[in-house]
Amino acid sequence: MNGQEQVILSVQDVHKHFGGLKAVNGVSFQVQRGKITGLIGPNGAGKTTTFNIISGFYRPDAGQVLFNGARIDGLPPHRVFHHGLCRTFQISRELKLMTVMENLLLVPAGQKGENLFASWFLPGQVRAQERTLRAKALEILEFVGLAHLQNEYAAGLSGGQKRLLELARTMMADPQMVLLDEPGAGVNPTLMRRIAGYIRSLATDRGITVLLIEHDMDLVMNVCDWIVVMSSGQKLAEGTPDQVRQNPAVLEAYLGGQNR
Ligand SMILES: Nc1ncnc2c1ncn2[C@@H]1O[C@H](COP(=O)(O)OP(=O)(O)OP(=O)(O)O)[C@@H](O)[C@H]1O
Repeated sequence: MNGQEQVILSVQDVHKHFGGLKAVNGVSFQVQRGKITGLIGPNGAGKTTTFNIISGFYRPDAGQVLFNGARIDGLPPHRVFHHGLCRTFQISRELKLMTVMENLLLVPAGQKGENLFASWFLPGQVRAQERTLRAKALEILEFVGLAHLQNEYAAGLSGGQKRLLELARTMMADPQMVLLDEPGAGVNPTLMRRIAGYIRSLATDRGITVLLIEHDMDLVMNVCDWIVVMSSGQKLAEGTPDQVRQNPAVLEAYLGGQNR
């Protein structure tokens, strides 16, 4: 592979303003295929806005986003999803009323069971597809350690288990790349270590590229191959965890943010 083939996502001089506020102000970075990249920075740095642009929830005012070399900026979220780029979502009120297994079975689009024609004329095929989906869901639940909770309602899960369910739902879509929004939020230290392991395994065992926003520096420094630091809507620095840790400008941005 040459250098360009290793780049799966390229964010190029992206801008997003809200009124007079430059939330993202000319940000560029690349994500390498199969690697774990962290997007960090103090509160209000523009990380979530950048995620929303990549995943199609916002159209950038200027700049481009390329996924596997194709423009995806301005595409609606479902089109970005079909390119193989998925983001985690908090489990909604409706999904909390369903079991863990049902949460996963809902993910794939266009199931034959939802098609009246197919369920009348091809019932065997529908049942076979359901079996395949259930087997896939169970394999994923085993991967994230939630298989024993498959028949529990999602509402009854702990904060950390909900994070794992969000990850599992994303995996049902067979993504090439996942955007994880604070996978460590509200998670106790033991579960945090497990989540770090799953994220690493996504990349190393399943070849899924990961871009994550995270405030927990231990998690970021432990799992990321590369870190992009944002501050006040701009890219402040990028590098390996060691390079970022030793960068005085990064420390200053965090301390400055705390003093505001
Ligand atoms: N929809 C919006 N309308 C107006 N301002 C917004 C909107 N979304 C974000 N902002 C502002 O843009 C700036 C960047 O916000 P953003 O949520 O992208 O930062 P962040 O780095 O994700 O912060 P945090 O770590 O606190 O989640 C902030 O000043 C925020 O108040």
